[in-house]
Parts: sequence; structure tokens; C-alpha cells
Amino acid sequence: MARRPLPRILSSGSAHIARSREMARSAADSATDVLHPLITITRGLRLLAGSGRRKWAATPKERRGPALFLVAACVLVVALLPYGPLLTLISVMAVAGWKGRDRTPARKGPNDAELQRLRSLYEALVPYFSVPEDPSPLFAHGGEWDKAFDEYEFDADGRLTRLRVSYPAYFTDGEDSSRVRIEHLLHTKSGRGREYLFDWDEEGNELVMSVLPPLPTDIAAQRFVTTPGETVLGFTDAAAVRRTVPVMEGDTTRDAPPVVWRTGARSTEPHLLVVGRPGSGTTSLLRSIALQALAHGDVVIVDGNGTGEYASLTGRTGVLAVECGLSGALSGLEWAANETERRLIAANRARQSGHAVPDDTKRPLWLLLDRPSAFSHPAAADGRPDPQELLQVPLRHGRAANVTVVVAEQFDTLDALSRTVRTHTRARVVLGAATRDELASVLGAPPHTTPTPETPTGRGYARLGTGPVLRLQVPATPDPYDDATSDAHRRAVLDLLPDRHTPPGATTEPTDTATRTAEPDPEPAPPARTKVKPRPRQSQAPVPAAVPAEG
Ligand SMILES: Nc1ncnc2c1ncn2[C@@H]1O[C@H](COP(=O)(O)OP(=O)(O)OP(=O)(O)O)[C@@H](O)[C@H]1O
Repeated sequence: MARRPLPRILSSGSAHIARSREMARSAADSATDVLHPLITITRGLRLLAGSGRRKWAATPKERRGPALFLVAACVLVVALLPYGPLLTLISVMAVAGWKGRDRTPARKGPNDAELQRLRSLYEALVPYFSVPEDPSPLFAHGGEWDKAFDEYEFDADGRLTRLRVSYPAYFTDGEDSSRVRIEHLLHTKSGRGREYLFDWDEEGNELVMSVLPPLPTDIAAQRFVTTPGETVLGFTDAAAVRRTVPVMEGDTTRDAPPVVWRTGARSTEPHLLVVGRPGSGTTSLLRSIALQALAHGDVVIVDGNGTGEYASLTGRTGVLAVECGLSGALSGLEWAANETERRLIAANRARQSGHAVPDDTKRPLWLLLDRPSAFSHPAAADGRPDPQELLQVPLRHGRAANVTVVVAEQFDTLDALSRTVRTHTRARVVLGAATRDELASVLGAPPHTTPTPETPTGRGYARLGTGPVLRLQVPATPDPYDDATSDAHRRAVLDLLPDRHTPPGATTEPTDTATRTAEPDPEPAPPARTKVKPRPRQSQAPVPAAVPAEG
């Protein structure tokens, strides 16, 4: 059977309809192009009219009369001016055109993946931020997440970088354990491997979580711009401190936010305790402090490690002693205790007789003790006092006598520190990996940030007295005599060292000499800047790390 042709309307209809649609679309496009200025101006006029209406509504009733009068006066002036109405019309059109211009709207709201992240975060928070008794809970399974998350930001990889969470007033945000649970959950769900800052606003029932950039690790030892009495412990977040200091990085200078510790008579935390794990950079921090202290004062170093990491300081001007053995440590600290008393008495006498405090009581004296607990056992075995006992006077009265004590100790041997040391060292630093409890026990408060995914050496936290816990990165101040030290760092440290006051060959005394120095001095030797120079005790003879040689 021959096939009958389809009716014309069915065979050519679809093509016809498509053509008509195409024509209509191009006509609409052309009309839009032609009418575009008109559309823009109309939109602008509508916006202007809207803002005018709002302004009028916001004007107090008693001011409406004068405002109307002013407008009428303006209209009259414009009407009387030559070309006034025309110029006004052109100006209004121009303003309307500017106001109504097409601003491509920025993408609002999260994309699908981000939306999914926010929803799952919201769902995860429901058990923590809701109670069955709440009739209209902010957090409920399947609830409106956008009411709880007021602000959010994602990075290019779609990971959260900032989130503001509103939570119900009954959440126990005053309890550390409740906060820790929320912080842990948000940290885990938002992606590990980054450091987060949690900022709790208890009054507003809001929590802001933000990602912190890593602290720069490329600042090396250098002369920092500080006043006498200020020591740069390291560098922190720009938002955490009010001040910056210029720092050199290679050939460039930039401003960095320092953690500045103030010592001396007006300091509220005149002594420092540094705690860390082995290799965390505590010795480097003490070296950095020594280099800064030597710019204005004298230094006595007691090295319980006995590994000679302070050898570069031996015999330098202002370095009164570098002690590695028990006898040397005892005699050095005994001298320091006597010197503290001498300064106090001299200053007191001068004040009572109405004179100025003598200059030789003002020069800062620093006692830097690296792992003093290493001496405790040999001292007990030998029936001699623990060197820490000799710190009582400098710690208790050092502030008035310009004597500053810095103690570095490791977590494992923290118990061996005397009560006096713990009580009087109110400036605290923790370096290296540490649990939240360890940080809280040393600093007196936990940090508001999550632990670092990788802890570079010299990275940790600082807290000065009752101040906030600050992230800290210590400037690289390695031992210049260490073969592993880079040339740039070696040069940086050597440039900061004062000149030698004794030739290098005379620095190493045999162990028996160090033992001899254990005999108490008939009179305490005054510091280097006074008329008589103290006898520098450099017992740098190599000794085992834990047990000093002469015991
Ligand atoms: N802030 C820092 N920047 C770069 N490198 C550092 C920093 N602090 C320390 N280091 C390097 O880390 C290593 C260990 O440092 P340091 O000796 O100061 O640690 P420590 O805590 O005293 O450890 P230990 O008690 O085992 O000697 C050294 O090679 C040192 O150069």
C-alpha cells in the first residue's frame, strides 16, 4: 500500500513554529537592546523614589515643614534659572541611570557541596545545642541551618574558613568541657590539617570559628627594635597584639607582630618559665633571650644539659659565667643570690639617705637556667644543696634588684622544679607538641586554638601573667657552632654576639677547676660593669647530658 503524505501542517509545522520562536526571540532581544537605557533609567528612578520615600518616612514630623519649604525653594530657583529645568532633568536622568545600572549580582549562598557541608555540620551540632524541653529549638534534626549559621566563608577548595554559629542561651558555654566538645566537633568536621581559632561570645551566644594561617618560621635572630627592658620572645598573630616591629627576612624588611615580654622593676611577670619536649627549641629560645639581654645587661648561664650549646657565649662581654657542672652552678647561683641582696641593700641605703639609686644596682642581670632539674639528683647524692634553692632570693626580690630569672625545663622533669620556681615564674612559654591539659597546666589556661597539625621547632604558646594565650614562633637562633646550622643563621647569631673579653683558648677549664670554684667566694663578685670584674666561670668541659661530670 502506497504511503500517504502527511498533512502539510504536520510536516512543516514544527519548523514553522521554531522559526516563529526564533523571530520572536530576536525581536525581544532587539527591543531589550533599544529599550535598555529606558529600563535602566526607570529602575534608577524607582530606586530614587524608594529612597526618597524612606527618607521622608524617617524625617521627624516637626522637620517635614522646613524640609518641604527647602524643596519648594529649590524648585523655584531651578525654574527661574536659564535652562534650569532642562539641566535638572538631565541631572536626574543621569543619576537614575547610574543608580539603575545593571550590577551583576554576586553569587549568593553556598553551592551544593558547601550546602551539604553546612547541613551536616548543623545536624552534628543538634545533640549539643538542643534539649527536649525547648519548644522551638534553634537546632533540630532537619531544622533550618541558615538560622544558626549567620556567616560562613569557604576557600577555593570548598572547605570552611570561617563560620559564625548562634547557639541557644542554655548551652553551658562557661564550662570548659562543653566548649571543648564543640570545638573538637567543628575542627573534625571542617577538615583537619589546619589550625582553628574559636572565639566565644558568651554575652551574644555566638561562636566564631576561623582558620588561622601558619605562623611564619623564617624570622631569624636579629637586633629587634625594642626599648631596654623589653624582650621579643617570638612572633604571633597580627590580631592578637597591638604592635609590630620591623624584621629582616633576607634582604627585605617587613612588619611582624611580636610577643614582647617586659622585665625589670615595673614588670608584673618578672621571671619566665619555658617548658617543652626534647628538641622543641627551648635552648634556642634561651639563646635568643641571652643575645637580646646582652645588649643592655649581664648574663649568667647554667646549662643542665651539659652539651655545650652555649659555648658560643663563653667569654663574651657581659657573659659572667656559663656553668655546666654542679659546682659551677652552685657557686654561680650563690654569687647571683648575694648580688641580688647587695643590690637591694645598696638601693635601700641610697633611698634612705635621699640619694639616687647607685648605677651598679640598675644594670639588668639575667640568670638563664636550662634544665636545672638535672642537678637535683647529683646534688642530693653529694649532700649539697639543690641549685634551685639558691634561686629563692633572685626570684622573690629580683624584680626590685633588676635581676631576671629564666628557667627552661622539659615536660618529663617538670615535677622536679621547686615550688618557688613555679610560683614566681608568671611569664610562661610552652614549645613543641603538647596536649591541651599540658598546655593548660603550664599556662594556667588552655589556648583557644586547635593543636597544630605539624609543630615546627620553636613553635608553641606564650602567656604573660593573666593575659591571653598567644600562639608563638620563636626566631631561629641556633647554635652557631653546630655543623647542622645553615650559614645564614650562623652569621645572624655570630653578628649578635658581643666581643670576647677572654681569648677562646682560655675558656675551657678542667673539671677540677670547676670543682674548686665550688668553695663559696669570700665576697660576692660584682657584675662585669662594676669596677671589679667577676671571675667568669666557664666550665664547658663536655659532660654527659643528664648527669653533670663532677657531681
Ligand atoms: N625557632 C627555631 N627555628 C628554627 N629552628 C629551630 C628553632 N628552634 C630550634 N631550632 C632547631 O631545632 C633543633 C633543636 O633545638 P634546641 O636545641 O633549641 O631544642 P631543645 O628544646 O633545647 O632540645 P634539647 O633539650 O633536646 O637540646 C636545633 O637544631 C635548632 O637549631
